[in-house]
Amino acid sequence: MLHRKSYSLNDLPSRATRRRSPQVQLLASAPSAAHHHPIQEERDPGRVVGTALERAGREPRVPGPHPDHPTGHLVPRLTITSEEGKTENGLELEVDPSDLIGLSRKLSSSSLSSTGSSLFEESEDDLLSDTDDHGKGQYQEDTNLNKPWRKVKTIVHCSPFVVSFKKRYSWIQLAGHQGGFKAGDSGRILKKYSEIERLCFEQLVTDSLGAFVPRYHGMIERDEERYIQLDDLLAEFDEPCVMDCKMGRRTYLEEELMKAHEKPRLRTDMYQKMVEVDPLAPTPQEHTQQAVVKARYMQWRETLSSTVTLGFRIEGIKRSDGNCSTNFKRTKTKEQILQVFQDFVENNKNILKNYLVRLQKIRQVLESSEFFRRHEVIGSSLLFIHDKNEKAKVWLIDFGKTTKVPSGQTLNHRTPWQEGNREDGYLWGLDNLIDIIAAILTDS
Ligand SMILES: O=P(O)(O)O[C@H]1[C@H](O)[C@@H](OP(=O)(O)O)[C@H](OP(=O)(O)O)[C@@H](OP(=O)(O)O)[C@H]1O
Ligand SMILES: Nc1ncnc2c1ncn2[C@@H]1O[C@H](COP(=O)(O)OP(=O)(O)O)[C@@H](O)[C@H]1O
Repeated sequence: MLHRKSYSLNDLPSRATRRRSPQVQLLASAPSAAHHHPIQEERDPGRVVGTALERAGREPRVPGPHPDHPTGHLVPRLTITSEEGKTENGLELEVDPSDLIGLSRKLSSSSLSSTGSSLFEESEDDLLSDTDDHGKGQYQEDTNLNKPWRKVKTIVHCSPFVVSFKKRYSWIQLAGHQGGFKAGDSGRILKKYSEIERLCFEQLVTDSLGAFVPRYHGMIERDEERYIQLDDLLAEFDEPCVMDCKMGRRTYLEEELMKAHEKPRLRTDMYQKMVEVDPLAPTPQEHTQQAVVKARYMQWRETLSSTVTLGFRIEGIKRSDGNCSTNFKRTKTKEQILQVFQDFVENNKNILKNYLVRLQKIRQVLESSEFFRRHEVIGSSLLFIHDKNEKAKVWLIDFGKTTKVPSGQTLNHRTPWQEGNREDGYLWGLDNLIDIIAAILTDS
C-alpha cells in the first residue's frame, strides 16, 4: 500500500514527504558509458566570450570550482526503457553489479531519475518529518565524481510502462521528486496527486496558457494512490533531447518563508546536499547542528545558480547521445548559460530559432493570461524538448507550488520581489532567457 500525503492549500508542503521512495531497486548506469562533456557547471566561464555574450549583457564572473570540490554534485542516472513487443511479464533488469553498492539513498530531488521509481512501493519510511533525514539525507559517495555526464543505460522491464508505450523510447525525469511519476495510458504519464496542481490544471484547461502546458486528463487512482493524468510531452518526439529550466526569482513560497520564520525546522538532508556541493557553505552553527532550514537551503541554491541574478536556472539536460546531467548547480552567468544552450542544441540554429519563436509566443500568452495574472508561480519549469528532425517545443510544467493570490490582487511577474508582494519574477526570467537565446542567434 502506498502511503502518500495529499496537499491542500492549507498544507503547503514540505514535499519531502512525497519524494524519495526507496531507490535501492533502481540502479545506476554503467560507469563505463559515461564520458566527459564540455557542458559542466564548473567550466571556466572565461572560455566563453564574444559578441553574443556582449549582446546578452555581461555578468560578473563567478568564482571557479571550489578547490575542495572540483566536480560538484553528481548523481546516478537511470531511466526506464520500454521495448515494443515485450509483455508486462517479459521483464528483465539490467544492472552493472558495481553500481549496486551504496546507491540506495543516493538519489535526491535534484537527481535525474526515471519513472522507474514508481515501480516500487513507497514505504512508511518516506513519510518523514522535516527534521528526519531518514530516506532523504543518506547520500552515498558517488564513485564517478569525474563524470558529470552519465549514459542512461539501466533498463528495467518490470513496469506497467512496457505496455503503455506505443513506440520505443525512454521516459526521463530530469528534476523533481523521486517516485513522483508513473506511466499512464499510451502517450500519458501519471503524476502523484497534489490538490494545488490539480486546481491549476483544471483552470488552465480554459486559459489561453492551456496550449503550452501538458494536456490534463483528470485524476486517476492506481494501487490506492491518486494521480493526475497528463500528456507525456516526450511522446511526439523522436529520440528527444530535454532540458528543464526552473523559472522565477525564487523557489520557495512566501508562505514557506513565514513558516520558517515562525517555526524553523532543521533539515539534515539539505545540509548534506549543501556540503556535497560546497563543504564551506554552511555556517559554523549549521555545521554544528548538521542541518539547515529549508528557506536557507533554497536561497543558497538560488544564489549559487542564476535564479537570483537572471530569474531562471537550468536543472537538468538529456542530450541526443543519451547522456544526462543535473550538474548545473553552479551554472550562473550568462556566458555559462549561453554555452549550455549551444551545447544542448549542438549548435543547431534551426532548433534554437524554433525555441526562440516558441518562447516569444509563450511570453505573449503569459502576458495576457488571466490564470498567470492571478497566480504566484513558484518552482515551475519550462521543459525544452527537441529532436533530430529539428522539431523544438517548450511547455510549462510543474504547478505544485502555484498558488492563487488574494481576490483583487494581481501580479505582473516582473516587479522585483519583496516579501509580501508575492511577485515571482517569472517574466523577468523569461525576458532574460529570450535575450540569451536571441543573442546566440544574432551572433551567428
Ligand atoms: O533541487 P534540490 O536542490 O534537491 O532542492 C529541492 C528542490 O528545490 C525542490 O523543488 P522542485 O520540486 O521545484 O524541484 C524542493 O521541493 P518543493 O517543491 O517541495 O519545495 C525540495 O524541497 P523538499 O521537497 O522540502 O525537500 C528541495 O529539496
Ligand atoms: N508532462 C510531462 N511530459 C514529459 N516529461 C515530464 C512531464 N512532466 C514532468 N516531466 C519530467 O519530470 C520532471 C519533473 O517534473 P515536475 O513536474 O517538475 O516534478 P516535481 O513536481 O516532482 O518537481 C521534469 O523535469 C521532466 O523531465
